[in-house]
This record gives sequence, C-alpha cells and structure tokens, in this order.
Amino acid sequence: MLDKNKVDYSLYLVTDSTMLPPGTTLESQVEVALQNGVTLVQLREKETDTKVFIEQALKVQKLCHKFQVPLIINDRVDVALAIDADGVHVGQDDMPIKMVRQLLGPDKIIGWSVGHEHEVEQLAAMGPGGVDYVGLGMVYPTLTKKNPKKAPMGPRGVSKLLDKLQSTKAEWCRTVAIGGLHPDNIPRVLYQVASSDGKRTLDGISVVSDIMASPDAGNAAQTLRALIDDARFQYAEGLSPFTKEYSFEFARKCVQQTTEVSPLVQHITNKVHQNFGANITLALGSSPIMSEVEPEFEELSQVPHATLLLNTGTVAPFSTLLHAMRVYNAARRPIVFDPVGYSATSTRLELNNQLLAYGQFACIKGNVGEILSLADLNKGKMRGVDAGSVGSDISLCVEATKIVAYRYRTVAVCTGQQDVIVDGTCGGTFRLSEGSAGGASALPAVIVEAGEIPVMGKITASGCSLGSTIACLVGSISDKQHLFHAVVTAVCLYKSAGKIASERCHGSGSFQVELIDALDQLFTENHPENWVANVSRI
Ligand SMILES: Cc1nc(C(=O)O)sc1CCOP(=O)(O)O
Ligand SMILES: C=C1C=NC(C(F)(F)F)=NC1=N
Ligand SMILES: [Mg+2]
Repeated sequence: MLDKNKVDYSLYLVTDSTMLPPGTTLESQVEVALQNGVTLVQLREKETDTKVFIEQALKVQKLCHKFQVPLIINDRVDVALAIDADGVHVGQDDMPIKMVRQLLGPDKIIGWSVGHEHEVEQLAAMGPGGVDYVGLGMVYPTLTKKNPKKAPMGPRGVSKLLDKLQSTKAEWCRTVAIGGLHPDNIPRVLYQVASSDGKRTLDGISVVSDIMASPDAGNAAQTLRALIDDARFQYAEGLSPFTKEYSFEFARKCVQQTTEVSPLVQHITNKVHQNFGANITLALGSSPIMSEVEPEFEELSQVPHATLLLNTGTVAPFSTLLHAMRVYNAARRPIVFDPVGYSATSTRLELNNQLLAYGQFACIKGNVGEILSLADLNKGKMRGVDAGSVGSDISLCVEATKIVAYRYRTVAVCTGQQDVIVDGTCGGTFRLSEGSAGGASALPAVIVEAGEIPVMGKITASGCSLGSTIACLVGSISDKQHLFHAVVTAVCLYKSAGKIASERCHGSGSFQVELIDALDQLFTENHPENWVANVSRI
C-alpha cells in the first residue's frame, strides 16, 4: 500500500502524448524515464477520449508498479477510481478538492495547481485532509499548457508561495515547481527558491516537454536527475561555504591575482559610465570591453577570467541583456548586476525583475533606495524620506541587504556612507525539502566605511564604477578563494581611493581624475593594511 508521506517528489514527470517524437510512444517515453530517475508520474492527456485514456492509464500503471513509482491521474477522478491509481491532480477549474477527497478517501494523493497566494490560503484552510502537494507555476513561459490563465512567476514568485505556505502553517503540503523547466534553468530555480525564513525549499521539479518531447527521454531524465542530485549550482568561482574572515592577506592576493590575470570585463552599461568605467578598469590592471554586439558575447565569455558587468541604466534592448546573462551563466563566469533606478519607473522595475528571474548574479550592487526596493522594504519607510537619511538607519540597510542577498543567492552590496555587504550565496549549494541555511538574518555580513565622502555623490558614475571595480576583482579569483571576500576587497579598495581622492581634489571635476589616480596607486602599491576604509563584521 502506498505510504503518502514517503512519496519522492524530486523528479515528477507529467505526460503529454501530443508532443511525442517519431518512433516513440507514451509508454516507451514513460518507461525509459522511469529507468533514468523519474520518481513520480502524472498521466495528463487533455485531448484523449475516456476509453483510450483508460487503456493508456492501465499501461502506464503497470510500468509505474514495476518501478514502485506512484501514478497520479490528471483531472479524471473517475478514471483514477476505476484503475485504483495512487492519486489525482486537479487544477483550479476542476473538481473541488473536498469532493475529490470524499471520492478518493484519506490514503490517496491529491495534488492541486497553485499560482496565487489566495489559493494557498484555501488549501491551508482545508487542513492536512485536503491537498497533499501543490504544483507551483508556471515558473517560465511554456507552450505545453494551452490557454494559460496565469503569467510566468519566476523563482521569486515561487518563493513567495513558499512563504505563504509557511505563514499559513500548511507544513504537511509538499511542493513541486512546474512550467518551462529545463536543464538551463533548473539549477537556478532549485538554488534560488526558498521561503524567507529558510525553513522550506522545493520538494521537486516537474517537467512535461523536457522529457516527453525528447527523442532521447532516457538521457533527458538522466540529465535532470543529475542536476537535482548534484545539489550545487556553480555559476562562478569562489563559491565555497563561508569559512574564514576577510583579511588583508586575502585582499593582497586578490589584488595581485587581478594584476596577473588582467580579467576581461565586459561592460553593458549606460553611456555616461562607459568611458569612466573603462578607465577605472584599466587602472585596476584589467581589460575593459564595452560590447553590446550579441554575436560576440559567446566568444567573449570564453576568454579566461571574463566577467560581465550589467548596469541597467543602459539603453541596450532587453534581449541583449538576457543573451549576455545566459551566455555568462552558461560559461560559469560571474555577472555583477547594477539595477540602476530599480523601481524608479514601472518600466525599469519590470526590466530589472525580468533579468532577476532569468539570470543568476555573483553580485548585486545598489544604492540604499535600490536595495530597499529590491527587498520590498521601500513601502512606507521610504515615502517622503530621501535615501540618504534612511542610509543613516544602518540597521534597516543591513536588513534589506540581507534579504536581497538571500532572495537572489548573491553577494549583495548596499552603497552609502557605510557600505553593507552580505554573502547570500550559501556556498552555491541547495537542498531539496530541507530548507536553506537559516534564512536571511543568519547570513555573513560586513560594513565598510571611511567616513564622509560628500563629493562621491557629486560625480556621475561613481556608483557604476564601483561595479567595474567589483567585476575586476571578482573576475580574477579562483575557486579556492571566496567570492564574498573578493567583493569586500573591491568595496574597501574603492572607498579608500574615494577618500584619498576627496582630500586631494579641488572639486568634483578633479575628483574624477584623483579617483582614478588613487585607485591606480593603491592597486599598484597593493598594501591593503594601509587602506583607509575599514571592514567590520556585523
Ligand atoms: C501542466 C502544466 N501546468 C502548469 C501550471 O503552471 O500549472 S505549466 C504546465 C506545463 C509544463 O510543461 P513544460 O514542462 O513542457 O513547460
Ligand atoms: C497543471 C498542473 C500543475 N502542476 C502539476 C504538478 F506539477 F504535477 F503538480 N501538474 C499539473 N497538471
Ligand atoms: Mg487541470
């Protein structure tokens, strides 16, 4: 007899006979998928007559029994009863859950399609006797589901639904993500999706076309199995679990390595920053390229130590930014993200949220306003209050930066008089069904400060050029070192140079020149123990 509490949701195949490649059948695809790691099967055939559907169901049921994998029937409760399937999956427009439970009894599995928070509230109200698991989606656009009534929600949307499951105390309910999931985005979804309290992560991934439409469904299943079991998403060097403290020794090695490898830093950034960013990059012994020519992105990302700086103050089309992200993520090279004006306009908000849904960033850097918005903390707290004075409420900045770091699994930097840096990468690891490293508040964090530098806010691209500095140092580390410390080194170097330049300059014009000179000098001398900015752990 099936034990409902022992179901393995990790790789959940949902069938669809309308996309079978030539020479394959529904049964052959399901069998080879079961042989290669699928742990749960749902028969979902929307255009099949009942007689054929039952014949298919009996054949698939025999296969599932052979592999001791439960069989779920989509929508058709009558067929599930007729063949004594292990459960049913119903959508929002199908038979109500209470009625399905009445027909199936307490021991069968009932799954529900969920895309909104109010649906989570409903399932929580039904209690453990109602829904056993939910399909959260769709995560990304998909052609498989005809006339979808929901918009793609991205990993952020799935995490919000996990939060809702937590806040409504529906701890019995298991979760799978579904919709447009494929090897190129599954590691990122598994890595990023978690409840903000860190107590809940996904129980599995559900796919239709990645397996059903594959001419080699066995290989497709095997690939997915390996990604899920790997439990690591190595999208950049230096993703080791947090161990030692930041040190001058680390900083010195990081600077020296940047000099040695001279990383290529591709800037896709706003026109104002381009020239200054290129000069900063050169002063840091690295080689800038300001390319927005999509066909060459692939080649650039293959250059050793290539790094991408994505600054959305740019006018480059969304598709160009998306392509650059995909290429650098695929090349496992770091991307530094500067979501300029994150929520200043709805256009920018949408653009930046789309990029956050489609890419994994090694570092996200923003000013107080941008970080508070990214953490959804700008409501109320920011209205009528300028970023600067909020900056003086350092605890709010720390809280927001931790939320951003945790939510996007990145090293988050919040710039202000005191720069806050938080390591949300969790060592590049994820764990199904086990929660994730204790939530945002537990993350390692430092503050870098060098006192007031008022002139810093009076030049263009001072923030953007911190992005260039971070990209240079992050681009040169090897996987023996630590991404977080490389970012701390960059922020410390930049702030120290800013402080020196502000004392040497005669106004904002000469400040820019003095800043490049100071960066060049500190970088060349490479004595982090003398840098004026100091790093304190929080
Ligand atoms: C069956 C289904 N339900 C969805 C939901 O969002 O509830 S999306 C979907 C289709 C997923 O197919 P593919 O893996 O080929 O993208
Ligand atoms: C519409 C659906 C949404 N989610 C799921 C699953 F992932 F299996 F939970 N199956 C469906 N048929
Ligand atoms: Mg349905």
